Amino acid sequence: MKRARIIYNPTSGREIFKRSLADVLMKLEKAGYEASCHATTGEGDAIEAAKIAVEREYDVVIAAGGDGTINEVVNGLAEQKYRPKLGVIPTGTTNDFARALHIPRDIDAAVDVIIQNDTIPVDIGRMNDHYFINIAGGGRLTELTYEVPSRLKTVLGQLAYYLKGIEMLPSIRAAEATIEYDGKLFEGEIMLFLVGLTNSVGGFEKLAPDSSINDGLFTLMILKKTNLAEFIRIASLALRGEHINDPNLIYTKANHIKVKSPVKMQLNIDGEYGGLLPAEFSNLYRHLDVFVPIDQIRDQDKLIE
Ligand SMILES: Nc1ncnc2c1ncn2[C@@H]1O[C@H](COP(=O)(O)OP(=O)(O)OP(=O)(O)O)[C@@H](O)[C@H]1O
Repeated sequence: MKRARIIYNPTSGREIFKRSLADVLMKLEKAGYEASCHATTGEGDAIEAAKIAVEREYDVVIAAGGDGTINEVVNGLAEQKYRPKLGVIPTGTTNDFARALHIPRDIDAAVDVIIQNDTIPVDIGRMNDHYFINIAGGGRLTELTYEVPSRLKTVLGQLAYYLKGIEMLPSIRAAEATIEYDGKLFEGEIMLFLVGLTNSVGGFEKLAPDSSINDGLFTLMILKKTNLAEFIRIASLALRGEHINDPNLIYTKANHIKVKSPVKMQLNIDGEYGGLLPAEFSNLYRHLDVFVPIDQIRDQDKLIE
């Protein structure tokens, strides 16, 4: 019999998962799983819960929550020799990872994806000692994702990020940075840099329109120094995926990236605070097997078989 461990965040998004838990367990049992669950208690707890699931040799770990919870579960799995397959039930405010993999937001439908039993190997990012699933980066605006209070997200959802973004705009400053990527070098003043694995970030579904989830490459974006008006213009282009040819932006693919700066620059990793520069990024090629709706994925050119 296969065993599945659900690791869920009871506080994520609009706090809806708890009500469905009994149905989810029953559904998995009917599909032939022996299923059990762990409710996370706070920051970092999903990392430990995932490590325990590895020790206990579960076949499948199911992360139910937002990107923060999935990130923690992946951090618990990434360094292990034996890595259970990963299922995702997206119940957060932002569910970029699930969106990139076409995993439905409906709880029942997301469980169906796991039961259908199709997985694909997905790339995972490493920044210094931490792992990420969507995006990492640095620069003042990237602080936006963790400056939005969780209660505001519960009430307003995505809108909370936009409001905070507008509030932060006037305080964005350029900073000197040196970025090495696959043997190339950029030196100069930047507004921000982003290292993305998937195409979708915080509602910007076309931020990296050509990214593949399993090609072993990051999409690296470096936004050079601009004035505020230019910055807003490029951000609005980014909403439509039309920023990639803008002369203010370096948009490229890379497997290994090193960033440093003479000034203090904060890092962001999957929407959380990630320490300060310097940072070194590597792409772990096809590191985790994730349950996906395979037919929908196959129709996209993002999957390299
Ligand atoms: N019981 C808990 N109480 C408070 N916070 C928790 C608890 N369990 C986990 N957390 C924290 O909540 C963080 C965010 O959760 P998660 O990503 O699941 O949902 P979200 O905040 O609604 O969505 P998103 O991060 O996608 O915007 C996690 O990284 C974790 O540190």
